[in-house]
Amino acid sequence: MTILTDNDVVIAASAASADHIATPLTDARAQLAEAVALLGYNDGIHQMLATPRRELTVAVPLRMDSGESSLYIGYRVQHNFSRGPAKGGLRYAPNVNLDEVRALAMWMTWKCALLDVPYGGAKGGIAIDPRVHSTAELERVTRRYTSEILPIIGPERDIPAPDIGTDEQTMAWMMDTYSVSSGYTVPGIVTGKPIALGGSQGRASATSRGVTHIALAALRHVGIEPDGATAAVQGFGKVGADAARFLSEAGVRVAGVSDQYGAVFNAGGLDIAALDAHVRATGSVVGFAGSEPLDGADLLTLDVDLLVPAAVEGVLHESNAGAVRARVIVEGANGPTTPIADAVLRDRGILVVPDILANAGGVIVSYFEWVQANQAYWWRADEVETRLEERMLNAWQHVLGYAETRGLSLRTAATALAVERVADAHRLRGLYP
Ligand SMILES: NC(=O)C1=CN([C@@H]2O[C@H](COP(=O)(O)OP(=O)(O)OC[C@H]3O[C@@H](n4cnc5c(N)ncnc54)[C@H](OP(=O)(O)O)[C@@H]3O)[C@@H](O)[C@H]2O)C=CC1
Ligand SMILES: O=C(O)CCC(=O)C(=O)O
Repeated sequence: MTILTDNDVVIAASAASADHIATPLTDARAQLAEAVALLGYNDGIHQMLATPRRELTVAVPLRMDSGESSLYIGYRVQHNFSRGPAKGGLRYAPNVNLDEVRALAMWMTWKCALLDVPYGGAKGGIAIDPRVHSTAELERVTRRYTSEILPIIGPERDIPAPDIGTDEQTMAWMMDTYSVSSGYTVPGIVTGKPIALGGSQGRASATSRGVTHIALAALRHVGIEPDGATAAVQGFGKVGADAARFLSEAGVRVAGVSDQYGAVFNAGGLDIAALDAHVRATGSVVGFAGSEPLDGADLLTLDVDLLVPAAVEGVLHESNAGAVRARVIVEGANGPTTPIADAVLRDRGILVVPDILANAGGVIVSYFEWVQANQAYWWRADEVETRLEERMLNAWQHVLGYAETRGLSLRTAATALAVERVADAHRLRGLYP
């Protein structure tokens, strides 16, 4: 394989990318380049792994409640399906763009391979701010987007799930739109849907439970007893809020939490249930009575044992990595740490548990949901949670062992393990010699 000249440039550039031009895609490609070098793969394999198999950009017209119309751009990127159907979330945020979706799709491929769930990776998004639209507008935009990507999704092709700005209601609209076009109900088309429509027990909190299992194991690994340890959590959405809750139930003092509007701090530990009620009432963590205000950026450099970035990409970068004081970082978000920050944190002895391991609880229970929906046979919550914990902790041990034996960071170890599984699948299927 000697074509794809754009990718030659991309591969070369990724190795040398500086943080000031870093994007999620350059970050993802730099991580892949490091794994490929470690595994000794040639350029042909590298190019194949760096390149999405299929990408779709769609224009999504929306009739607003006011009667006016507007147009949004949506994407679905299927990075790889050598191990099974493509799988990954759907994001609604104003800054969604094709390169970001490409990166998120690539990370999904590695995540599914690392956790050995039988999927490839995909991601979708619409460049829209869900906070400024009514429920009716969000329903219309979701249904239209689903119709536009219909030719490339399906329970055996590509299975969406929630991500930033979307939720189980979004998945219910997607499932209905797909089912109407099929002429019968297809619960396996999405995961993260409401339990009443064939969703799984435990999916809504699965990513946060997984993050917590890994965080407790990582703290113990560096010699910190979780009961009484301190933490900061960036993002108080589907992942961050439950992660803060589970950590605090495990005895961790969650001293700081942030969202897009700001951060709150209480050295003795925030009352997460009360904070949750405050957010439901006001829409933000800001102004929570049991706390003092904090600048959102300062949350990342709080003097805590554990930092859980659970919001967006690239928040730990060249300019703030040197100021991070946490001993352990567990990535609830996808891509929160740039490669340069990763190197700085590693040199400073800060343990970073990478996204493709730390936040894999969501896709694990999505897989359980898909299996249950396809069999029309439902598991109890305790069965889901036990199987989730077992998979997360097995993967933690596996990555840790691989990293320690070879003197690698957890990210390089996790990416190499995942990339090897995907490359092996290609090889076995005969896609390259
Ligand atoms: N949902 C899932 O199952 C999974 C999600 N992830 C990843 O986890 C991350 C969060 O996703 P999810 O919780 O689902 O998304 P949500 O939309 O539910 O929540 C996102 C949260 O991040 C906050 N936020 C956004 N930008 C910033 C910022 N710059 N600083 C501080 N907070 C910010 C939002 O604030 P506000 O409330 O003010 O908008 C919100 O609290 C993403 O990276 C996602 O890809 C990974 C695996 C699975
Ligand atoms: O549950 C899923 O299928 C995917 C969740 C997701 O988007 C992610 O893990 O980043």
